This record gives sequence, C-alpha cells and structure tokens, in this order.
Amino acid sequence: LSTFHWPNTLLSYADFQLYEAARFSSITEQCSPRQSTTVAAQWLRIAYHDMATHNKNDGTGGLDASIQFELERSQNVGVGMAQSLADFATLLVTTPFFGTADLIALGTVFGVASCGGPIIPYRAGRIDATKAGPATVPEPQQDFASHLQSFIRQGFDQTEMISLVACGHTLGGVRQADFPTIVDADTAMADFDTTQTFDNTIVSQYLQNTTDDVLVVGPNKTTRSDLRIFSSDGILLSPTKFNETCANLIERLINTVPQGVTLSEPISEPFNYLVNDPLFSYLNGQFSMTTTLRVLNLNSNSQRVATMFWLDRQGSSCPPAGCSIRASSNQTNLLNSFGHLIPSVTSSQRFFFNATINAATTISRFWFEINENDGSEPVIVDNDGSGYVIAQDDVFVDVQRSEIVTLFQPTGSPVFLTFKKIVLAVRGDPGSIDASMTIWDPLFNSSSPPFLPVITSTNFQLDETNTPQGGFTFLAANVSFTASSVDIVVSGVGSRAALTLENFLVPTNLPTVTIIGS
Ligand code: HEM
Repeated sequence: LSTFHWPNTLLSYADFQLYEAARFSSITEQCSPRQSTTVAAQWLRIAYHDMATHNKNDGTGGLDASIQFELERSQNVGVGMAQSLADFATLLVTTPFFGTADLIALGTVFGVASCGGPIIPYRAGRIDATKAGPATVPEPQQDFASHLQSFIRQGFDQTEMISLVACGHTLGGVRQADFPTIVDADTAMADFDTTQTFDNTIVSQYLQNTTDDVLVVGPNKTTRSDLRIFSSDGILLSPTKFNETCANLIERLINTVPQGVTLSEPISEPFNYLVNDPLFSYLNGQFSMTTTLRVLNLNSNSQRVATMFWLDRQGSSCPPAGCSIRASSNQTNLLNSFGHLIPSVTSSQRFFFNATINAATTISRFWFEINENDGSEPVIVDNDGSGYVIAQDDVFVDVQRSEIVTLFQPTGSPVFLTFKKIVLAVRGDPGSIDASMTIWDPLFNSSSPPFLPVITSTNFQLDETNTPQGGFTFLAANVSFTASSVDIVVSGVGSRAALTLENFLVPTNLPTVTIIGS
C-alpha cells in the first residue's frame, strides 16, 4: 500500500472519489443495465469520443470534457452521451482542481471494473475545455485509411487501434434509433457480442466467425468498420491477453490530455494513512482542532489505541513527547463498491480526533501513534518523518461558528432557502482586515449539456453574531448550499502579506440553524 504524503488536496480528493464516495460508483455497480445497454458502455464511449479530439502532432485536444460542447454533431449521436454527462453533473462533486474531464476518466475506471474488467490506475488533474474541439471522432461509414489516420493522430498505432476498438466494443452495442441503416428496424439495440461483461467474447466470436457485431456482419457493407479494422492485420488482440492489453490501452486513452496538462501520479489502490485536512474553531482561548486518520488492513483488536500527538509553536506548553489525545471514535468499512474490488485492501478504518489546543501557544505539527497493546512496537504515522505541519493559524474557517442556515417563510406557500454561512477567524484588528472569496458551485444552470459550474465572488463582512475574541476577528459570507470549494484571500493580518486559503472544501457537516421568518 502506498502512504499518503500530506498535504495534497488533489490526491486526497481523488482517493475519496475513487474508493469512498458511494453515489458515483453505485450508478454502475455490478455492470448495471440502462437503455438496453450498460452504464459502463455509455461511460466508456463518451470517454473515447471526448479523447478523440486529440492531435498528438500539436498537442491539442484529448480528455478535456470538450464533449460537453460537441453533442449536436452526428458523430456523437446517442442518448448515452447526454445521460452520462448528466450522471457526472448531478453528483455535484466538481471543484476547480477536479472537473468534468476527471469525472469522465473516473467513470471509465468504475465502468470497466464494474463489468468484470481490469482495475485501471487513475490519475487526476485534467483541465476542462471551455469550447468544442475539432470534429474528429471516427464514424462507421469512413474507410479504413481515415480510421487509421484518426487513431495515429490520437496517438495509437495500427495494432493498438485494432485492440482499442475491441476493448471498447466488448461493451454495449449499436442502437437502431441512432443508426437505422446499420440495425434492423425490429432490433432496438444490436449488442456487439453476447455478453454484457467486459471480456474477450468480442474477439473470440470474431475469430470463430460467430460474431453478431453489426459493424462486422451488418447488412450495410460501408459501415462494417469493425470488420475492416479487425481484419486489417493478423495481430488481432489475443483473447488471453485481453484484460492486460485493454487495461494499458484504456489507461492511455483516459490519460491522453492536451499538452501542458500535468496529471497526478497514478493511484491504483487506496492510500494508507490518509489524513484529512484539520479543521479549526476558536473559543475562549482555545482551538478545537479536528482531523481524521484512515488506516487500511488492521486486524480486529479491541486493545488498539490510536493517539494524536502535537507540538506547540513556542515550545512551552507541550512536553517534548508532544501533547496528546486519543481517538474519540472510529468507523470501519469505509469503502464503496469500487473500493471493494481492490484486492490489496482487506479492511478500512478511520479514527476521529478532536484536540483542544491552547490558542496562545498553538500547534506547529501533529502526528499519530497506533498501539496494538499486544507487545508489538507501536506504529508511528508522521508523514514520512516530517509530521503534519500547520503552516499558519492566523486565518482559518471556523467550523463551529460556520453553519448551514435554513430560512423558513411559513406564510402563504411555505418557502425554504438553505445556504451556508462561512465564518472566517482572522487574528487581527477588525479595522484593517479585508477578506474576499471566490466560490465554486458545481450546480449547473441548465437542463442539458454543457453543465457548467457557477463561479462567483463575494466579500466577507464583520460577523455581528460573532464579536471579536482573544485577538480574533470573525468575518462572515454566505455561499450556496451546493458550493463545493472556495478560495479565500485575506489582507491586513498584522504586517503579513495577503494570506490565501486555496481550494478549501466547504464542509458538509456544519452546525445547522433554522430561522423562521414572518
Ligand atoms: C473506428 C473507430 C470506432 C467506430 C467507427 C465506432 C463506432 C461505434 C458505433 C457506430 C457505435 C454505436 C453507438 C450508438 O448506437 O449510439 C459504437 C458504440 C460503442 N463504442 Fe465505438 N467505435 C469506434 C471506436 C471505439 C473505441 C476506441 C471505443 C473505446 C475504447 C469505443 C467504445 C464504444 C462503446 C463502449 C460503445 C457502446 C455504447 C453503448 O452501448 O451505449 N468505440 N461505436
């Protein structure tokens, strides 16, 4: 198992979306059927069509969600396209650093695995396009030479093209409504092979001349593109190497991105020792700091104690061994349906810590110890030796003063309005502080693609309900209930240059308050 090195917002977010977030992976769980095909087939096809804009010669195009702007083209016909984009949009999980293109890639990884295919390593960090790319998706009526040219432009040679088409056409099929000249009027959907699963049947049935793939044996010769491709070379993908070859090629497909986009390191299993960004609150001279530690593959042991240690900033309040607090609770079985497919993970557990810290001497770094209390050496989890360093405590979102506010207007037809009030704690004098926030809300304003996030800015105001205390000034600003991530910039904190809290993920579990209007 690989160890998580904190802080890394992108990797921890990607790990969460891959292995813990339940809603996304559950849509395709067990290769779930939809519209006479499978969700996985729809998600793999959209990934290919999105990537197919790539031009390796000038580095443009690739998996960048430009498909959002390309749906009226006949080459992107099919209900699966808009449906897949709606799947991704309604999850409301995109952030400035993890957009729709990252979700399309994630959908491919989930879909292929859910249908019994290989587990494809995942990289995050794609950048969403803001406009359409070129119309370069291959179509069945085109000749072999133009298909080969397309794949070469996308970065795949002839052998890889043959394999990649087989890897794609192991799922799903051709819809009569989309291709009435290819599929008989009495068939809604002509499956490429006789299994819904991700397997080599597409290849073995082709080799045995038993295939029903309409792009091989369909009535219209012009549109037998799979036949032209599969028969173009003797080296059709070997059925025994199907999974391995497809894993490599589909991984390359989803990692084909425009030049200049840098993807994260590949993730192929959940991180061990994953630490959540600590959250702070100030009250009466003390910080309350909460964080969590996820540990994998622990045996069951009721004697186990997990402890968080920390050092203060001034070396006066904590002993050299650190102040400490035991985990307040723990939770097991954290993984989603995709996480359960990862063979190296046998169990998952998260420990919750809630430390009370003297706000004057404060905290400089923290780490953990897991003691089995069975005579074995305790395991120290200290971020590869550096500890988890708290860079500054002059500005933070105060998570106990922030809240989810529901305004309820009971008269006439009752109206509810729910939003989040973000309270910022700033060490400094109310007169000099200036704070603003850019808010990223994945909630789209449209009922059809493109589903684009709403990005707004706001200034913080002095918070009248949280008066200054212990050298801290509290400022407040509201964000929509669905806002996923905010960037906060604060100036006027003593003599410091402007401080930024970037990509702060808006907590989902803030205290709630209902205000009843008249
Ligand atoms: C020359 C290249 C290709 C051609 C001409 C082609 C053509 C087609 C056509 C005509 C359909 C039917 C779509 C519909 O009925 O709406 C289809 C479906 C599909 N294609 Fe391809 N394809 C090609 C390459 C690929 C590749 C490289 C992949 C992925 C690796 C892929 C994945 C799929 C999948 C998964 C489906 C099924 C979709 C569903 O059931 O909803 N295709 N393809």
